[in-house]
Amino acid sequence: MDRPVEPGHFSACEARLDKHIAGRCSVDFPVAVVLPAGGSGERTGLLTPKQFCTFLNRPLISYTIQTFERVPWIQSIVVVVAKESLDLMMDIIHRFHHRNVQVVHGGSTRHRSIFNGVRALSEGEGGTARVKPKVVIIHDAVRPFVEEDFLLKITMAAKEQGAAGAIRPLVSTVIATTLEGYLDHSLERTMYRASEMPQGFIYDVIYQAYQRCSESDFEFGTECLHLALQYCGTNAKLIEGPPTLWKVTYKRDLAAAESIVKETLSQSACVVTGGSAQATELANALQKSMSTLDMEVDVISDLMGDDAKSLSKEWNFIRVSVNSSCFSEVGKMLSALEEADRALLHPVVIIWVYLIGSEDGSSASEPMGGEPAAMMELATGAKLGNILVYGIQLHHSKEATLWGRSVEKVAQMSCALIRDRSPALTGQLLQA
Ligand SMILES: Nc1ccn([C@@H]2O[C@H](COP(=O)(O)OP(=O)(O)OP(=O)(O)O)[C@@H](O)[C@H]2O)c(=O)n1
Ligand SMILES: O=P(O)(O)OC[C@@H](O)[C@@H](O)[C@@H](O)CO
Repeated sequence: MDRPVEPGHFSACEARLDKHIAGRCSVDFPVAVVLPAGGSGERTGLLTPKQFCTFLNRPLISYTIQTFERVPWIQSIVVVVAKESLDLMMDIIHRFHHRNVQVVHGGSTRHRSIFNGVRALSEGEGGTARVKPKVVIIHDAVRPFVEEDFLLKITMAAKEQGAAGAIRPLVSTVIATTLEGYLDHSLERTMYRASEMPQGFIYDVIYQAYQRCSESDFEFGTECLHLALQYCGTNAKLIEGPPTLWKVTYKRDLAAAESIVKETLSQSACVVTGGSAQATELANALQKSMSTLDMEVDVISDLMGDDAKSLSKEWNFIRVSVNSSCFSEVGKMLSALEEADRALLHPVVIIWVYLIGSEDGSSASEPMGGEPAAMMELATGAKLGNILVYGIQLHHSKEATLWGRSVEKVAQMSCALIRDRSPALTGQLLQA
């Protein structure tokens, strides 16, 4: 019996690899990616193949493509889709401004799809030869959460060893069953790992492996690393990856993916005060209260000058107005976000906090005459551009405890609106 892998064995190898990679300033060879997306997603029980199922107004595959587009040392991306999905895929590339993406049609099995993608990297239009990559990364299109540093580890290991693959500890014990459906034996879990993605290969290794493999491999196989070993004698380097490498397989996984993206978008907010002392005082109180709710808040007077950088890095904005129910400030923020195309890939949240009354007891004329209708109209238009506009109205109180409670209520409502990003409440003027 082979010796079990000692706990920490892989992390020790990885530490050496980390050190090895740390010494490399950049990837100085061509790298391409093949994203197999030609499946039907039967296990989700949905009619739409899971890679095209949307959350937060975007299909799952677009999140995965974006992940690879952000990696500067990846030159090209090949997406492999079923023939009947070619038009849909081209539309997604257009709508979400994906670039450097080639679409090829898939096959009846995952291996056949992957081979079509690998082949496309060395065969240009009409079968003419094209410059092939040194390393090709293969990554299921339904695994949207992969980080650049792990891709680098896999790529460097593939270049050194010929092949490399992500692995994860098993979460369930693997058992062998008898033909009659009884337990035959269980495997020693510490000796096995789950094979995940991404995987990396020297291009010629995986290309030759696919050229040499059998029809049975194409029909029933699920492991590219096995093909490299079996047909090219290339033994893959195995690298333990983070838990985020999981694959969307069942319907629940789509909900989990949406929740993860929402959490990523809801870490911080930018409060814009317009510069008035009272709006700034409220903003600072909100900042303090929202920090207790794990929301990092930045307070600025306007999205101008250096502060304009928030437009390109923040997903959540709060605009404070004092005794002024006009929307011009919100309208200006909306225009700036639309001009920056900020909401192309993710929904942006704007919360208009409307403070009525002031320290000296004065108050605006009876507020909100026709404004709710104007608010709804502005929010309806914004939603078409993937910007979610909400309103919260609060009355100033000179009684400190009451005022504190109002501010806390606005902080809680703002965090909830940001974290939920529900289109259903846009245009509403909520009362704190
Ligand atoms: N003929 C196929 C089958 C699968 N895949 C892709 O391989 C990846 C992983 O496969 P899997 O999770 O099994 O996807 P499906 O085959 O679509 O799922 P199911 O088995 O539930 O139908 C997915 O991105 C899937 O689109 C592919 O490109 N071509
Ligand atoms: O088996 P499925 O078709 O669900 O998904 C493909 C997986 O097997 C594959 O992504 C990893 O096991 C790595 O090869």
